[in-house]
Amino acid sequence: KIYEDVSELPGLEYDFVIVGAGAAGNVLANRLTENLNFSVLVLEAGVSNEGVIDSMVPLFVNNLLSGPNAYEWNYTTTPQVGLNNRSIPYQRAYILGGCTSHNGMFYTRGSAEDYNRWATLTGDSGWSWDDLLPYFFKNEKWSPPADNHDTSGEFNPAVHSTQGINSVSLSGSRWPIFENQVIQTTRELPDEFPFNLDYNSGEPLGVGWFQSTIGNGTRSSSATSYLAPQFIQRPNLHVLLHAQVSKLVGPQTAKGVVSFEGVQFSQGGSLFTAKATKETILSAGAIGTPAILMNSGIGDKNALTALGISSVLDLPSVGQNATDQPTFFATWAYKNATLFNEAYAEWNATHTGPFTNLPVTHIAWTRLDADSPIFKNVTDPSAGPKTPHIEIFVGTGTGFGAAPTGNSMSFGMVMLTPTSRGSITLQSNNPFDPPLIDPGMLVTDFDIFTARESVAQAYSFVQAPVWKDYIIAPTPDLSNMTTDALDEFIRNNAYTSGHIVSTAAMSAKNAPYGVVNPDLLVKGASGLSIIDASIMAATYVVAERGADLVKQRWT
Ligand SMILES: Cc1cc2nc3c(=O)[nH]c(=O)nc-3n(C[C@H](O)[C@H](O)[C@H](O)COP(=O)(O)OP(=O)(O)OC[C@H]3O[C@@H](n4cnc5c(N)ncnc54)[C@H](O)[C@@H]3O)c2cc1C
Repeated sequence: KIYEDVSELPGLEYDFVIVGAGAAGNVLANRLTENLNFSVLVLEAGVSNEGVIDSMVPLFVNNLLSGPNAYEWNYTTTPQVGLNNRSIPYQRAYILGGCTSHNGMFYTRGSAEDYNRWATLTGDSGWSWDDLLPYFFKNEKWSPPADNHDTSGEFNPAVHSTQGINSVSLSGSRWPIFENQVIQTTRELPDEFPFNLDYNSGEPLGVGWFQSTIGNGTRSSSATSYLAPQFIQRPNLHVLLHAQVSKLVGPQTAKGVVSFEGVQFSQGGSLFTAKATKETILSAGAIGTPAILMNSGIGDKNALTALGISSVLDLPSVGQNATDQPTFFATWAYKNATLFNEAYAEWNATHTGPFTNLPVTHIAWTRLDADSPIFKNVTDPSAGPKTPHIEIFVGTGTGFGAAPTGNSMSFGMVMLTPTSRGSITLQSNNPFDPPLIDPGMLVTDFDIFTARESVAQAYSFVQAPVWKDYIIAPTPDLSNMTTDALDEFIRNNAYTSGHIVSTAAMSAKNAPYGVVNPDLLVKGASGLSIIDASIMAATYVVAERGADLVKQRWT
């Protein structure tokens, strides 16, 4: 059941207390309550997602992301050196479903090499691609697109599952001319941009049809899927909204291992304690989780002491290693037009038409040339030769989530393997003060080099002859700029893709760095685990496996 007020809860002691009802928290809530002997309380700071139309209509995503609003934590970064000292808005959802209720809905698994590297680094083969594939299948419910078009040749059914919980589909409306041009580009420039039937097969390189976490023309968030009516009615599942957790409570140290009783949270100006008899699970996301840890005295001892917070567990990696993927757009004037009002009327009537997805049709996953000059000084940060450095998502419209009203097309470039790192730190010992968010965007030579290369690749994509009669002009023209001018453009226009990860990173059991072990328990603590994007990316699948690890511990 979902509760708005703490007084409605059946009690304040549960087997598991989960902090945060986002991508990870809702997976855990669902999976742990499959065992009717487990009682679960989820504490979510944000508001209900019920009836929030901007979270339902896929094309309306930008309404939630483009300015301060009631569904946002409304964070701003510290001044970013790599972005010409701009402080940028840093979106984090303050709503049931967490960032799955406002994100771009791109369904992207990453490369098999990424997971296999995690398995090697952590010494746990359970994090390898082959071992995680069943968890991808538990998560994914491959669904027909909103327009029910024939999807043969647009994906590989062998690498998808129709049996999971979260809907994934191909785009539910067509941009026939534009789509043909993209596919024709893969024929005209097959070496640079080969067609890839399915970029979620573990081998993403190439150009493939866009896949989104959308079902029936509507966003599929962790709230709409994992907390769907058939799950939320379980008698052992309790989700409390408007409950902001400030810190862990009752630290006790025995034989060098710290344990906690549960968490303190605030609602309506009052403080409460929720006790966890088995495990407290932090799923507050890559910003919320390290903040709660540090407010509880878990983090760099010196930094916490300087703020007047008593150190409980000295884990200097907490809040460090923040990794985000910068993104920006290249746009062109293009012969294309769609009418906004008619398209919205169609969505309202039948959940079909252009509003059922972003105006993105395909994604090109590319690498830097192996003999790029940057590799003279920098070791390739990608996980291997089948792992992309760059994502170029191509579509009509003027950018991510923008209504396709105008005569334009845009390519979004994302730097997938940044070497820049930032941090999440506290500004005070008041747990209700927002943390200092420094995603460390574009501070390394490698990252700005990759950004320039992404522009070069985008422009070579539209050099394919098929675009000749359709592209009117680039707006602005990034191809004729000096390197300095292009760098200025990138630094003035790049922003966050929202993909911050690794602020409470997972590492091998005896590693001298990291925050959680491969079993997701916090190093040096008992009964405390972290299961969310703080430990690594691919949150749904991390949470699906995480739920099994927790269940194994307690059954
Ligand atoms: C703008 C944007 C676009 C994105 N686009 C995509 C995309 O297209 N595809 C993709 O795969 N990923 C995308 N992502 C990333 C993806 O949504 C996140 O990686 C994922 O949601 C992380 O899951 P999580 O469970 O770690 O955290 P979240 O989903 O952020 O959930 C954390 C929850 O914890 C709550 N919380 C935080 N602090 C507290 C506290 N102290 N007390 C109680 N509750 C708390 C929050 O309110 C939130 O509901 C995007 C993210 C953003 C921001």
